[in-house]
Order: sequence, then C-alpha cells, then structure tokens
Amino acid sequence: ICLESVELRVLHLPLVSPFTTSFGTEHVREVIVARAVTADGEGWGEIVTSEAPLYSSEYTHSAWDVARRWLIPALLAKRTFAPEEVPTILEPFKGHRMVKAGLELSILDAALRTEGRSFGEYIGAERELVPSGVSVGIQRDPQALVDAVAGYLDEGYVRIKIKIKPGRDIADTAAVREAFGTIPFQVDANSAYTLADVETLAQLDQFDLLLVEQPLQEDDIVDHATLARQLKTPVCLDESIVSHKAAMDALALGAASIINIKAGRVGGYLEAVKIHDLCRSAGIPVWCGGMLETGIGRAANAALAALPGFELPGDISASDRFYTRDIVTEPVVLEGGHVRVPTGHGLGVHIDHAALEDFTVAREVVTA
Ligand SMILES: CC(=O)N[C@@H](Cc1ccc2ccccc2c1)C(=O)O
Ligand SMILES: [Mg+2]
Repeated sequence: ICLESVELRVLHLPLVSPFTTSFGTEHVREVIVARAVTADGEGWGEIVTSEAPLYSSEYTHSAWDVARRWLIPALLAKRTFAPEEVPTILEPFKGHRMVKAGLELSILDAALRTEGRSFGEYIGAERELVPSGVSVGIQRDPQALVDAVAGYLDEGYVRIKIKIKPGRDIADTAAVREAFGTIPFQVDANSAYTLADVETLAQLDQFDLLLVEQPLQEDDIVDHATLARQLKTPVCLDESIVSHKAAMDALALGAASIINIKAGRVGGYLEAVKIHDLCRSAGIPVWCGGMLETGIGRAANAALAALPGFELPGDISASDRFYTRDIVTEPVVLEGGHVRVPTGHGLGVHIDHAALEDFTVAREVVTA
C-alpha cells in the first residue's frame, strides 16, 4: 500500500449498563479509531486502550501521543510497504501494543478492501459462525448477578464468564452454578489476587469451571505456574500474554493451560495468528477475548475466532451487550448463540458516519 495519512479519533460510547471489574466501573467506553488513507482507498482500525491505565499500562493519551508523534510518522516515512511489514516498521518503538495493533488493522483493512479480499479469508478463518460467550460484570449482589446471567442465557449466549475479586468470588460463583446447573462457565479476576489467596482460589475447584482467568499480576508468570500446581481449575492467562514470546514462556513454565488471545494486547492480528499457531501445535486451547470493541474490532475478532485452534467460546458478544448504537452499519447480532464472520471486502463492515461524528470527542489527521 502507499500510505498518505492516518486520521485518529477519540470516541465516547455510552455503555448500556455500568461494567464493573476488579479494577473499576466504566459507564462510557473511551476508545480510539484509526482511518488509514492510502493512494487506493481507506481502512479502519481500533486502538483498544481505555481512559485510565487500569487493564494495562496503555491509556488514551499515551496511545494518542505515541501514535501521532512516533508510530504514524514512521509508517508515513516508509510510505510504500506491505501490511505485513507494519510490525517490523514499528518494532524499534517499545511497547504500545494496542496502538500498533490498531494501526496495523487499519492498514490491513485498507489493503484488503483495495484487493477485494475478506479479512477472514486473509487470516485463515475456517468457519462462518463462531460461538458467542458473554462477560458479566460484578453486580450489586449474587442475586442481581443471577438475574443478569439469566438474561444473557435467554439471549442465547453459549458460555458465561463473570468478573470476580476478593470478597465477590465464591458466593457469586456458587449462586450462578446453583441457579443454572452445568452451563459452560468461567471466571475472570483481572489480576485481583496474590499467591496468599490460594485457599480462596482453590475453593473455585468445587464449581467445575472451564478456567480461572488471570488471577495474578501481568508479570507473575512464575507465580501463576506455582498457583496452577495448587488448583484443579485450569489457569487461563489474558493480561500476561503480551506477545508470541510471552506465550512461549508461559507455556514452557506451566503458567497457563489455556490462553485468551487479544490482538490489541499482543500488538496486532498478525501476532495473534502466530500465538494461535504456537498454541495449536502445543495442544493448548485458545479463545478470543474482548475489549468492548466497536463494530470495527468486533468484526476482526469474529474472523480471528474462526481459526481452527479457537476451541473455546470467546467474548465476542453482540454489539448490544455494550452499546445501543455502534459506529458500523452492521452491528454484531447473535444467531443461535453464534456470531457471523463477515465476508465482505476487508473487515466487511461499513462506517456509520453520523454515529462516528456523534461519538467523536477528539480528531486529528496525521500526514507526512
Ligand atoms: C470483556 C472483558 O471482560 N474484557 C476484559 C476486561 C476489560 C477490558 C477493557 C475494558 C475497557 C473498558 C471497560 C472495561 C474493560 C474491561 C477482560 O477479558 O479482562
Ligand atoms: Mg480477562
């Protein structure tokens, strides 16, 4: 492609209901979208940072600054390149993986739209529909959680994941298991525990969970291995798996037996496919995590989740799980508990420009 400019927008999308995790409560999703303009067309990507660095060290203003000051200028200086070269062009700059992922996606989308090729076909999607799981935030109390889960099961979600934190873990998990029997069910701690909490975490073993996600800190790879040896429930890592190399180390050390793959966290969809391939050859099941994406990232995640190694339902929920209005004209909907993989050119979605304008709180076009 021949890159001419990249437009950045910060969007504020109101959430349909507050989303509480072990690191806080969100009412509005602050996200950045990137529009790559090439000599032959345009493409869209999503930078999945949040306003505050609570999930990872990246946040809106760090992303905005590193994109406009370093990463986009490096791509513009190169000017003509293949999308597969984006990781190499951006490699000299440390970290900022969510930014790299969003820029890479916008360039992949532009190239594939020009080529008339679908993103799914490009990355090796093998299915037309992928099973849809849902991530349920911490509610007022266990009964309110049971009510929320009942609603999602009625909508057809095939797997339930609930957020937990110290003090809101065993009773909540017991209430869901008690109310709904043997449904596919897992929990996500978002790093809220330490090795000192092993007795509490071991109590989760009674609930026959699919996995316990990221109980410890991002850099606790060895400690996750120590913890995993003391639990029956499989340990799944999310925040810790920041690259293919990190996945290799986590598997080598026995820190995880399941991996949640998120293209934003690992620096892009090309790296995500590499991690998929590694896990597939190692017999490690993976699933596609979510970052409350707009229809742009949601379309890309649906395609990624259609690769053969994605054996467990992911967090690609319908758009209306989080938003009443999306910025694409084809919001993701559930079809029998499944999400359809787009087949159009590029990401296969079209921007709803009125919605994009309504949600835009900041905008800048970066040119050479
Ligand atoms: C669907 C899900 O649980 N995602 C993340 C947590 C997360 C990620 C990004 C967020 C951005 C704004 C508000 C809350 C957010 C929660 C996870 O799997 O750990
Ligand atoms: Mg998680």
